[in-house]
Amino acid sequence: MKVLVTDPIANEGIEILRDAGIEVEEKLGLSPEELRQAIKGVHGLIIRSNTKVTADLVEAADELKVVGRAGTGLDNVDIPACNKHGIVVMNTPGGNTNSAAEHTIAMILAVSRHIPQATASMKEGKWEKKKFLGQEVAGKTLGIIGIGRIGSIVAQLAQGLKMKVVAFDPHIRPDLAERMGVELMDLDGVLARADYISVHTPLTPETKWLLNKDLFDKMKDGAIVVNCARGGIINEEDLYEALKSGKLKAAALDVFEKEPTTLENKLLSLENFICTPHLGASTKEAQENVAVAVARQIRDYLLNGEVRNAVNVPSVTGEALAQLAPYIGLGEKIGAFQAQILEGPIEEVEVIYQGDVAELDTKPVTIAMLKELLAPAVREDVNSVNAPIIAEERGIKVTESKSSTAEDFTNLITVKVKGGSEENIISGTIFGKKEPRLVRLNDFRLEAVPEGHMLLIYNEDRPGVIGRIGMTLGSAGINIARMQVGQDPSHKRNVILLTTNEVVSKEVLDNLLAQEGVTQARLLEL
Ligand SMILES: NC(=O)C1=CN([C@@H]2O[C@H](COP(=O)(O)OP(=O)(O)OC[C@H]3O[C@@H](n4cnc5c(N)ncnc54)[C@H](O)[C@@H]3O)[C@@H](O)[C@H]2O)C=CC1
Ligand SMILES: O=C(O)C(=O)COP(=O)(O)O
Repeated sequence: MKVLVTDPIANEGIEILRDAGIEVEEKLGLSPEELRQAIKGVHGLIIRSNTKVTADLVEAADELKVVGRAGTGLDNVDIPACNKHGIVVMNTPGGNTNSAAEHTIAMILAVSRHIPQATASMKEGKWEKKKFLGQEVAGKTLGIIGIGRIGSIVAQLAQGLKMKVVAFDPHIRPDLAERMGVELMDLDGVLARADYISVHTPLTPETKWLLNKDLFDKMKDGAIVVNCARGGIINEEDLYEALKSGKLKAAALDVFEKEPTTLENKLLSLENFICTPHLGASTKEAQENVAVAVARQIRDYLLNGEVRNAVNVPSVTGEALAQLAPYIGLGEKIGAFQAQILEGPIEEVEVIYQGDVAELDTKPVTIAMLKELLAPAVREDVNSVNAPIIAEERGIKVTESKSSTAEDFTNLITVKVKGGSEENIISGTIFGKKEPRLVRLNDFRLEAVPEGHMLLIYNEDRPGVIGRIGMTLGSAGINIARMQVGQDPSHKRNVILLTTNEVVSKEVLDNLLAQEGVTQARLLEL
């Protein structure tokens, strides 16, 4: 396994990967073309905010399984492109929360007391005590937009500074905000009340230029704006005008629409504007946290298939994976079986979990089943990342249901697949700790081991037919390893599920179909 690191991360992370026997290549500051070359043959990519994981880069990656962001924001990663190629995208939420929140408070205080300007003035040999009259934050109102991990720590710290905190976040439960002592209100309410406005949302199509001229106009005269979240949430052109006109007293930015930012950015010419070059997460502690977290996550995914903090697949920890593994295996077998017996396009899939298995988080089982079910029908590689997306794109309705009872079994997984006029129902169970068995195929009750080369035969239920099937296979030199026969007395027919040691050729299959009493024969590979 090989991991490429294209933005600087703490050594502790690199060591974790190397100790696990993973080859690590550190190549910083690559051009897009160099990156396209460097990504070849690489299984994991570790980035921060500088590397852009574009559709073009993903296209060039031939072996890439996982992108790990040593940090939080994933706006520099084309997640739909990763989905399409089955690449898991992970970040390390929480590792830099404190640092980003502390930096925000540092900016609020620095902008209130003109610390950067006063430092610059003293370094020019001046003593401008009168010029740098500041304002206290105590008693002022801080309006937070996006009160998630960072926003809520900022709120706590600000309350420690005796600020009143109000917030706008359409996705947060009001009782959570209330417990933080934060008054949740609509955006206009926050804009009208706040002396300081600090944004802490991710950059998404919804938050792009969220703060623009219209919103600055709604703020109190002399409000102060802070952005330690992401460049692009604030429209910089509009911010420049609002600062220049005096509508806003000041602004402090850690992040910019274009990074690195140069002196071409007009904001840098303003006296009432202070900034840092995207330093929110740049502390020893945060960098160690995120490097260690991303390295462990990538190691555990590449070596054991454990998924943590992924944004495009459900998380499965080592412990859960151990519990789920037999069911994932069974789900895959049922999916593959269904795929091979269904004729026509899949329209609807229903997965029913009963008994013990219903108590687990079964999403990974449904996804594993779906992956095998879709594999023969779609051209592109189907995997756990893109299977649900492909199903959705194709208009396949997938539903899951659970019940605590499981007929005569301790656990039962039933998959119903509808397509055209057909519906097939297959159930399976895990015997003991990990022995998978198929126990139902439509109306037939079986107990079949789902593995290897199999033959599914429907035949008339009368003497001699099974014998002729055995003879046909035997004379072709094919050994029957296992055989299950189910009866359907109302239709006077049997279903036979055979496992053979050798692959059954098309010729032998035609021979079987020519036998008197054999109505259907189909090859299955499980
Ligand atoms: N300057 C720096 O170095 C750092 C910057 N960040 C940035 O901070 C962002 C937030 O990080 P966390 O707090 O960890 O994320 P989080 O996901 O815990 O919180 C984000 C909050 O924003 C809210 N939100 C989303 N859309 C919104 C909208 N349109 N209006 C109002 N609220 C909205 C969400 O409901 C959520 O509560 C990251 O996405 C990243 O871009 C993160 C770490 C360091
Ligand atoms: O974690 C985040 O979202 C950050 O913005 C930190 O960015 P960085 O890793 O310092 O480039």
